[in-house]
Amino acid sequence: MGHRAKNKQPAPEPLKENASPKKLGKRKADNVEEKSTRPTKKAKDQLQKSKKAAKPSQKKASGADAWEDVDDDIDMKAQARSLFDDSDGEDGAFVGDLDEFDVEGDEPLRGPVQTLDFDTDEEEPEVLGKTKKSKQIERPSKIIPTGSDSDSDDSDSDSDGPITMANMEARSKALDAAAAAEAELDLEEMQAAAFDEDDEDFEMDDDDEEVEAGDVFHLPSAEEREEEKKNGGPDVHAVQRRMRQIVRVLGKFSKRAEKGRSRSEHIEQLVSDIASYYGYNDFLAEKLFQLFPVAEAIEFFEANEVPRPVTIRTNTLRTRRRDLAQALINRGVNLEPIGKWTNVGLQVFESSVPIGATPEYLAGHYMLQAASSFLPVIALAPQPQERVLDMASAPGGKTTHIAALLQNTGVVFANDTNKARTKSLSANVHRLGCKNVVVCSYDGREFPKVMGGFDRVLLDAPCSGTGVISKDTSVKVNKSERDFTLLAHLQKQLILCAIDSVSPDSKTGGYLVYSTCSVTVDENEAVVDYALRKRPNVKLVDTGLEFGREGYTKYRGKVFNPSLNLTRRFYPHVHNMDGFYVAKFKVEKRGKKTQETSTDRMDVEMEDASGTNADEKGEPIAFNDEEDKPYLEEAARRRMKAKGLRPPPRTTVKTAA
Ligand SMILES: C[S@@+](CC[C@H](N)C(=O)[O-])C[C@H]1O[C@@H](n2cnc3c(N)ncnc32)[C@H](O)[C@@H]1O
Repeated sequence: MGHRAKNKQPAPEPLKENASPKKLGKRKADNVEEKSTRPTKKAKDQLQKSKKAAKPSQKKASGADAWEDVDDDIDMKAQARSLFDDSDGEDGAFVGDLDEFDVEGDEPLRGPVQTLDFDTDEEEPEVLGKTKKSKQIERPSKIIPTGSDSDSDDSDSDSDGPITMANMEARSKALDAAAAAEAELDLEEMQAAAFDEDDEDFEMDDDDEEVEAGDVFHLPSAEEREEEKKNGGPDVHAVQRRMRQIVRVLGKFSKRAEKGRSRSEHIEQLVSDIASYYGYNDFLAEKLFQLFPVAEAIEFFEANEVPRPVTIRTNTLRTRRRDLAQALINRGVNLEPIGKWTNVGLQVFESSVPIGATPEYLAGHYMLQAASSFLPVIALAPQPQERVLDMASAPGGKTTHIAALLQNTGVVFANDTNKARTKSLSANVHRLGCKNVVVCSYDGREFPKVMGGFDRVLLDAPCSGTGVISKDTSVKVNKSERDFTLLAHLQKQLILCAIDSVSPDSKTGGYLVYSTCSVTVDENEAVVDYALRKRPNVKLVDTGLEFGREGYTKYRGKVFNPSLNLTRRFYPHVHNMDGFYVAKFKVEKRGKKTQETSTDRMDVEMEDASGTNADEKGEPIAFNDEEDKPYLEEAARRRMKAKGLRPPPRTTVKTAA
């Protein structure tokens, strides 16, 4: 475990009244004797922006989406019976205005994709080094509470008193202010810790003065690193300092680097320090590091140390958002709408009751669900009366959202290969009152043989979970190159089956949404690009999500279909959401020509779970070109191993995509 990770506090407790979430920066300060210095000027600029960043405490989940799981042992009927005993009763005589919760369309969505709205006024934050962090930095409004309304009357913000509609706004603002102040402190510490010396460092970008010989950062040689290792590795301060110094050197390499040392040597040291500081295995640290410019990579790793906001999705089959908000406020829950981009989401700041066990929760009025999980369903935009397949659906956060958008009409086939997980899926389906859901348990690769002709398909694919590291830190150490290879292979198989399950004749739909809670290119753009190449009858279309970064069209020497820019990436450090990826396809009829083209390439079997061939519409689905060889070989080796045979040595080099 890395230095940074070692200092991490234990899993946050369930939300408690007035429980102020302890900040990582403070943990670091508490645990480590650090020189406290003022942040750099650019860091200060970021502090201004960070006033918008609140970090409510969050119940720790054991897995990427485990917080959507329910306790299967709960006696739902008994719970439901006692449900309204004290909720929504007369004592809920609210004075105040719930208009904020009563956005137009609080009813189940109909019609076209929702229009997303976000703060366009938001300045682009700058990287800690020289250049702008991103051309596409943007945050959905309100997912991060703003401190901008500080002109309000805070007199009602006494956090000891009961929350009423009258004082809710003031208290919410007071909390925002407190959170913003804490976030400011936190960011200050974070910046100070990681980049804690020389305010001038990041101000020197345009300064052409030669660096004094004595100031040149000395990159340890291989021998020195060996020696360092023998002595148990450098301490946390030294690692922090070195990371900061390397980021600075890389910002202006020709001026600042030690003579005779290469850029790649510096990067190698930085990645190694990141791995030890944040507690990643070297392979994953490098893989994630490569996704971003140097300074932004540090922000990504830092964001993974901080829990994301607790958010819930109103179940419009059972209630309206304003009514839910009212009921929860009555119970001492401090919340506000997530933002204009969703009319069903609420962000929970504080609660005097466990948010996963309120009567409203048990009655299915809401789902505890990460904000990022709303996105693929918004992109899918299911329409009433449609037939929808949710190919990998447990524990059902997205299934139940789809069911609600269908207004309990049509049908959702909620499939998951893992039978055990379908228990919590079924429990959620029942709890949320979804009457149009059929739960089934097939390997997704058996579709469309099992059933096809869907108006829309969601493939929320099994993935590495590199977008949800703040929830499941085990990802930091338990993912190897082999895992990524195998996952990408499975995702490629699943996406073709998902495409083939969509009816191109659908009058209202004909869409597939592919999503993952991972940020790696192998699991996202490479899979989507593969699908475009294998299925000439599909094309990418706009997701309808108006925030999120564009997907890569080129990455480390790989060139993808230019339409990959229509796909969307979401990041913890940019959007204060779990890392996520969303792509939307339109499936069209196969022309004679395209049929030939695709069948030409499909003369080899595709394994399904049982090792038999998938054969849809008489066409064998296959992987037979060069890029599939390693996968096929890997699969053959696995089969042999499963039979107790020793596989021959590999003949192909493993690739990650
Ligand atoms: C990211 S989770 C899905 C989360 C779910 N969509 C939700 O919103 O609650 C991926 C799911 O894929 C399932 N899975 C893994 N391999 C599969 C396969 N071959 N076919 C179908 N489902 C699979 C896993 O059991 C897991 O539940």
